[in-house]
Amino acid sequence: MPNEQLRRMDAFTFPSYSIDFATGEVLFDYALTGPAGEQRFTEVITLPLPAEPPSDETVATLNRVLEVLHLVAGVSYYKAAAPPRLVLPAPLGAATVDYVTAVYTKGLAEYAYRNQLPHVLELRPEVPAGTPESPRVYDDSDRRPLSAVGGGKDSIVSLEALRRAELDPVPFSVNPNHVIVAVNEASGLVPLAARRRIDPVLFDLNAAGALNGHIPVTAINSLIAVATAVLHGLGPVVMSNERSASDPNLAWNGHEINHQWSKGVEAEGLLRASLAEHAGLTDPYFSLLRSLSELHIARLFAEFTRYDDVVTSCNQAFKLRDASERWCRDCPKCRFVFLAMAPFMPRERVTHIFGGDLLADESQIPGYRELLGVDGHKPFECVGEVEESVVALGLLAEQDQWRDAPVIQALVDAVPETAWSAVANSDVFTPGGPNHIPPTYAKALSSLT
Ligand SMILES: CC(=O)N[C@H]1[C@@H](OP(=O)(O)OP(=O)(O)OC[C@H]2O[C@@H](n3ccc(=O)[nH]c3=O)[C@H](O)[C@@H]2O)O[C@H](CO)[C@@H](O)[C@@H]1O[C@H](C)C(=O)N[C@@H](C)C(=O)N[C@@H](CCC(=O)O)C(=O)O
Ligand SMILES: Nc1ncnc2c1ncn2[C@@H]1O[C@H](COP(=O)(O)OP(=O)(O)OP(=O)(O)O)[C@@H](O)[C@H]1O
Repeated sequence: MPNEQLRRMDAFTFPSYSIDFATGEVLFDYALTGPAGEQRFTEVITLPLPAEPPSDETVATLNRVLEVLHLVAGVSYYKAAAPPRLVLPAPLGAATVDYVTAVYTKGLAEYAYRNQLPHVLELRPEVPAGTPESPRVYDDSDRRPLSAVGGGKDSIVSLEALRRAELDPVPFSVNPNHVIVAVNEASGLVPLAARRRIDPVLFDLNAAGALNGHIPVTAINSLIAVATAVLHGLGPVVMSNERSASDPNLAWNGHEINHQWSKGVEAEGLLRASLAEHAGLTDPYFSLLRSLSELHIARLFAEFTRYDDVVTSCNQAFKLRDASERWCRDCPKCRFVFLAMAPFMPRERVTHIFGGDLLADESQIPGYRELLGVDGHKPFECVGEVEESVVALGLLAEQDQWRDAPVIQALVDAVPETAWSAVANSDVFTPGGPNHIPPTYAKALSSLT
């Protein structure tokens, strides 16, 4: 479909969804509609099947979770045209309307900012009148947790905290790539995996110049994880989203723009409320690391050496096409994670993990200046706060192994006096901020910290 036609679409709709319990395949249908015609999409999500067929109650709860997932996974296709109308297929409760609204506005905020589409930030879904039937209440809080694994340091810390607390976690990933497979192997735990296939038509439209940009992928992965936990009779989904994920990158037109919005505590609270309201789930989802800074998590990660050959936090390794093997060593995330891990391990160890020494490479200096708040705004990536970077730099400048590294020397000179005094009493190693961690799990975390 030519781009001019896409630009004239005036509504995004959700025609149907279905699940096949023989294969675990869930089909989500979407449509962009307008005067010039219709563009349909089908996303396919394949859930891992349990050994025994699910009970009728489980199927009913699962369907409720899939109804929310159907709405949320639509963002990938909505963004190809950003029509003014978002037309939901069935009545919904207030908490679920709030969550869906936030996913399409705050979750797409970076996309709206980069494409200069302010109306996306004001989008309000059209919801058919009526009240959905109340769901059965389903309390799964005492079952084995499903622990989302993304292959990076954060989910490894959670997995190990749960294991030490004898909570017997089941690792879970969507479309595990070779990094995630290797991390799971290193853990020695038996994982579950779901598959997600974006409609290839979207890639054709992207190649032809359709609107494109960042989507709140953690919201989609989270709901696929909750659906898997329900289907397998497992307990809460444990995420590894850190404190700084809630902090915006910048403000635009009176709105906060946060690349990591769906990892933040607001998204977590809205999703929990929606799942309680629409699916009857009690305590189905939380982030174990919510109260910790990235720097604190990096310090905890340093205690575990069994993942050194496999851990990879670089997003380049997770692309659908042309992915890097492991760390690309030339992106904000690689720079930040290197800086965050370096104070807590021997130089040889961090160099081994990354396959190179980023603080010996002067071409990294401009990128580090951004992370330290000397130039530009916080990059649109999963990186910690400026404060965390300055604290890490200060720690490195005091260590014999790093003091003379060319990048450290240049950066210590570049950081203004005001920034050093601002971090003098930093709380980056003091857990804090709002969280939804249930008491049993809070204990698991405090035993680690
Ligand atoms: C790996 C990555 O960072 N991808 C982002 C990148 O996409 P790119 O085109 O370079 O490659 P692909 O990821 O292979 O995607 C190809 C196209 O597919 C579409 N798409 C992909 C996934 C999806 O769920 N829906 C989609 O529509 C999209 O059109 C792609 O062009 O740039 C894109 C545009 O800025 C980003 O949207 C891609 O981000 C992925 C969705 C992704 O998985 N990113 C995570 C690594 C990520 O950024 N995580 C954030 C958390 C953000 C959150 O709120 O969840 C983080 O770690 O901070
Ligand atoms: N493919 C995936 N399947 C399931 N969960 C995922 C996947 N990728 C990331 N996640 C989860 O989403 C959350 C955010 O991902 P993120 O990439 O920030 O974490 P990470 O990989 O554990 O650590 P790091 O920040 O070091 O990359 C984490 O809880 C992570 O476990």
